[in-house]
Amino acid sequence: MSRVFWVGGNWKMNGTTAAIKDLVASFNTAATAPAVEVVVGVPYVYIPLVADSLRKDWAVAGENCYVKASGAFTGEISPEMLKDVGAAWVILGHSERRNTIGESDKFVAEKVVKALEAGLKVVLCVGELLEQREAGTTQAVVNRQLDAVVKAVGVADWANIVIAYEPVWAIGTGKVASPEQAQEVHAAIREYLKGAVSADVAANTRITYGGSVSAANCQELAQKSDVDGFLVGGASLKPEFITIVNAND
Ligand SMILES: O=C(CO)COP(=O)(O)O
Repeated sequence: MSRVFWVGGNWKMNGTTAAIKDLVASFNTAATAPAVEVVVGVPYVYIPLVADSLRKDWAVAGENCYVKASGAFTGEISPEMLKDVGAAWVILGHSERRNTIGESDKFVAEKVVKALEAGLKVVLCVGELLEQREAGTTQAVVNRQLDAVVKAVGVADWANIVIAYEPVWAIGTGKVASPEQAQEVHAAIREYLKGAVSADVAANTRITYGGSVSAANCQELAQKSDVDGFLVGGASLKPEFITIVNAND
């Protein structure tokens, strides 16, 4: 088992050309641990700028994509286009896409298939709402979200997928999951993968945590055996992101 620690930033719908240039410049000169894979999720329109200027040991992700390569789909962006402008990854199934935009498990799964076919790597986000946690259905919800992808992707290609467990109640709220809460769900996701895909995929898939990750809480979370990294929102727009990138050092 060798799961390289993985840290993603998700800038969401934030940034200006000037602010992004400053942020990238600060990331480019920062010292980072050798054994960490770093990916930065960037709004579509800034991907070329970031892909051109970001340090080459980090990669760029789109924050969404559509399920077709091209055609009459006004306002959509294809996985092929993301690749063309320098993204190597795409974030799919983020709770803001599922819950604010209304994307279904099936649609997310279709996106995962198309993105992988186009040669992108995928950050697959899953996670429960507060009322689902309180109702004791966290694992059922997460398994249902994963089921759709397993059904669509099958057993191949899991080397190109990183899972991000992001409890919706922890996103942007300052209410981080405790290391024990994160570990419990991550271990259950690994167990799920063992049964639904294979023991190999379960052992090798990175399962990262997202939801109010900060410089203050990242080290404790990183110590848990099934926490293989982070997907970071707000703190990924600040120099603090570097502390999180180095959380496992
Ligand atoms: O949604 C997230 C990352 O995808 C988490 O956002 P915050 O880190 O701002 O809570």
